[in-house]
Amino acid sequence: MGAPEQQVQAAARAPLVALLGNPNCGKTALFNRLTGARQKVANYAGVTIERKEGRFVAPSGRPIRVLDLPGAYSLSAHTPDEAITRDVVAGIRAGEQAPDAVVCVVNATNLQLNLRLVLEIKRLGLPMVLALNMVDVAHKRGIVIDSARLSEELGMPVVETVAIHAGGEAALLDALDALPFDVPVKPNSLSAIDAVPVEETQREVRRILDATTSFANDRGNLSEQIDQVVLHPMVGPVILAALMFLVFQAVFSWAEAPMDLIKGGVDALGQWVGSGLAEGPLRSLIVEGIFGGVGSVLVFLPQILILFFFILILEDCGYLPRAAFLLDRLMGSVGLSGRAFIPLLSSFACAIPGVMAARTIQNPRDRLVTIMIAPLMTCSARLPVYALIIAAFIPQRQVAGLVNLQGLVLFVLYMAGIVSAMAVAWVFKRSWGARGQHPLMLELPAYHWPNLNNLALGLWERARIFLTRVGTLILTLMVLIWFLSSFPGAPQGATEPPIYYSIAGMIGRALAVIFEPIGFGWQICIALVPGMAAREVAVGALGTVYALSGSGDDVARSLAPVIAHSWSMATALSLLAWYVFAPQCLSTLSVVRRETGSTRYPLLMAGYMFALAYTASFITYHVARYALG
Ligand SMILES: Nc1nc2c(ncn2[C@@H]2O[C@H](COP(=O)(O)OP(=O)(O)OP(=O)(O)O)[C@@H](O)[C@H]2O)c(=O)[nH]1
Ligand SMILES: [Mg+2]
Repeated sequence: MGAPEQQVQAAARAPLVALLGNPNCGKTALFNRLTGARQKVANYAGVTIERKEGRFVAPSGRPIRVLDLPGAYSLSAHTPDEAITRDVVAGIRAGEQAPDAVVCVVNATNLQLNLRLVLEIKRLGLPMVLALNMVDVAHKRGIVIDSARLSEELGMPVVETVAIHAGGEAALLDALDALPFDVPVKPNSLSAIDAVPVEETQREVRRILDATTSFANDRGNLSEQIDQVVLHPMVGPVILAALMFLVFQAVFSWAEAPMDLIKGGVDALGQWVGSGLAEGPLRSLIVEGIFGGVGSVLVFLPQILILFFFILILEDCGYLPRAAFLLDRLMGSVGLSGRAFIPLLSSFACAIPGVMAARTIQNPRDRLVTIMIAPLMTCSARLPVYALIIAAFIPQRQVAGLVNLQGLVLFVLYMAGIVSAMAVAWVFKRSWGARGQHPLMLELPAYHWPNLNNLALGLWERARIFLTRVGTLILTLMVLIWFLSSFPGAPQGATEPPIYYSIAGMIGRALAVIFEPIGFGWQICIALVPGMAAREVAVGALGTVYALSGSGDDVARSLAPVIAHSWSMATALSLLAWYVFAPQCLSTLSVVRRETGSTRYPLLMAGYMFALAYTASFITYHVARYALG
């Protein structure tokens, strides 16, 4: 047998260990530490919503497979993500073997809440290890846990871990090595868990706590003191609004220098490559198609990273659930639960993780409404489109001495998405039959300083996603667009630029019949079609279209002045309105189909969003024309 085959066989035999615990206790941080993976870690409940498998080699040399699972408060699964966890541990998920052992991860500063799940899982009868995670925080707060006694009480090994420090998993590795994996065990059925009444479990938790933990010097909880201000009914919302506002200001004010740098680099490279090529189709493909198109998307990297810099910090320090708490009443007024906040916030990155994060919502109807409005949140693919039009039409100046006007317009666009999402939620709730409000049950994690490593990894991850998209999907589409825009060439005696007679030109002119009433000429229509595959492509497509429409090389350099020159303000505003609402993203629709298990909802979504987009653009265009003369 060859070595690789041996490895495959050994891997198949490797025991499977599941990481289980309450939300936000550090399971994923521990998983990353054990396996070297880079799964998302953040300071709020419900970050992990799918099972993830990894592997590592224990100190004894034995390979072990490990599963990271969504957090759960109890195995009686109230939400779709908790159900995944329950089914995986009980071995009843299709195509999945039951784990050979369980590592119960608990937050050492909150055993009172965490131990209930530990006692429940114990009834499954699987070999277990308890990982007392976050002991660093517990020590700081003066919480003393007698782990030997705890181990005795629970009847399982107890180890201390600090998942965010290198080496913080050492004790767990040793404990896993000592587990008797050779003895096969069959887990008890889930009914074993419900055999004991909840009250009895709670009493047992109390008893164990009294016997094992004490507070040496409780210095008062700093998080609670911060919350007195942050969650204050008057001050809280002001802080939230100020934070959001700051973010959009920064997106424009900080990005200028790095954007100029990238733009300069792309231009110089394009010129250098172009000067080495003879005039002809190849040169046109490279200069207009690739540098003009892909380059115009690439310059938005700094703005995307600045936006994520803030989102990642807010996620990691523990502010997000507070914002959900502050907005619960507002969201309740349109029939959404505060739980919808985090899925909706995730949609600012991309609607797809947002739609998936709706799994953490218990009520099926609330979950569906949240999914339906998630694509109205401004995803990062819209940012280049917004930024391009804003840069072209909105002057770069200060309002009232300190507010950047371009940042202000961007803020308004984001708000337009949010406000209309709330309105749509209200309509859906009404028409699907409004039900009583569910109280918001949300754990407020302790604040901590954002972890710089996490932040750097998160930013790198975002940059990687963006660059991969630019290098693959967007590049391919740009080449395709260039091709469709260049052939067939102009006929004899043509009066328009050649692109007008090309295949793309014909498609654009046909579509213009529909879009003329909202102010879009054929050039914009050409850009809308590939924009369905990836919104940012619209920017690149405009780059190519105008580069090919122009007479000289100068247009390929900079898109913003060209559109500022060719479009009216009314057209620009109308296109912005279109991008706030239009369902310009096929992958979102397909994920909605998967998550709802029905084609009805993606169709409904596409339908209502198109209708909204057309109406909004129509009104914007005509009002702007009237108002601006
Ligand atoms: N101080 C400290 N922080 C930790 C430790 N382990 C995790 N954290 C932090 O706790 C937060 C939650 O960590 P995650 O790994 O995302 O928690 P999780 O259990 O996977 O959460 P869900 O996926 O939402 O169930 C993050 O902000 C981590 O940086 C630890 O041992 N000490
Ligand atoms: Mg997790």
